Amino acid sequence: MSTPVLATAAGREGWEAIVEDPAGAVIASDFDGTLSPLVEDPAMSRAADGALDALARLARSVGQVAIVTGRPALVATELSGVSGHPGLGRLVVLGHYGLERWEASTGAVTSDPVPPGVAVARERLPGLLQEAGLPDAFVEDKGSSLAVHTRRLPEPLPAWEALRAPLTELAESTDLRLEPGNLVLELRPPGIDKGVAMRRLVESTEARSVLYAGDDLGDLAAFRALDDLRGEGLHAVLVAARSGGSSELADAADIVVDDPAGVVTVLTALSDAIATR
Ligand SMILES: O=P(O)(O)OC[C@H]1O[C@H](O[C@H]2O[C@H](CO)[C@@H](O)[C@H](O)[C@H]2O)[C@H](O)[C@@H](O)[C@@H]1O
Repeated sequence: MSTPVLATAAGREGWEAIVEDPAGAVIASDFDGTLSPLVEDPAMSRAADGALDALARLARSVGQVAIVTGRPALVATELSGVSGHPGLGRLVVLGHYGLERWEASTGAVTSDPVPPGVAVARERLPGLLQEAGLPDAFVEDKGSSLAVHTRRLPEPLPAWEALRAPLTELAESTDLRLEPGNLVLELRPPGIDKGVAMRRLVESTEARSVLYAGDDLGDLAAFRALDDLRGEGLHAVLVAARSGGSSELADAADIVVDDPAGVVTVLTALSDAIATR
């Protein structure tokens, strides 16, 4: 498989660094919209065809493979099917934007503490949705965070826009953070995001290079952190899937693909390049 189009010199250097020194590389990907096609019901998300095999093939030679997601770690593990997948015995899943960590090698999850504001927000949310005239917005209660989805409402984008201000106020009054995403608004613990999660992962693995793939606003923090780390000598390749709808993410990427199938193509091309170096 041929090398994908790398739009930037930094991205080309990052790709070469991973190919030349795979043991020093971390390969990390978001789940929804990046490894799995977006669907109406969050419970129906599944890994795209070939995604797990592509990760498993990379896992044979790189230092670390990781999924970094807004989902609870165990939910992402279950929906993606990674647990027990051949070749993914050293995978880590960083859930809740890095609050949680699941290790395939042990099956154990560790988590930072969940702030009390989540329980307060949970109580106030139904009244807020009622007042906003959107009682049918779907609330995905993730335990450590709450995601309000508008995808299945009759007018998803206007509903998302109408809920943004009141949910921002709710987040502020409960000491939570509002995380806007693709037709979803999440109330989640502060102090952690995918940028912090990636910095921790780079430090703990002593990575010399990283490929990170994402599709949505929540992935911008990871892109920014990795771009900053380039200034400290890290090599990085930033991949954006356009189907997630974030033009900001695509503008910041070294490689832009259409959808999760395109991400699989990039991961496969990288393992081909490593195998033939
Ligand atoms: O960090 P991610 O792995 O991308 O997770 C972010 C949120 O993704 C999920 O919502 C998105 O995917 C759904 C299923 O395809 C879709 O219905 C929804 O509109 C998208 O926003 C998930 O439900 C959230 O909990 C995640 O935080």
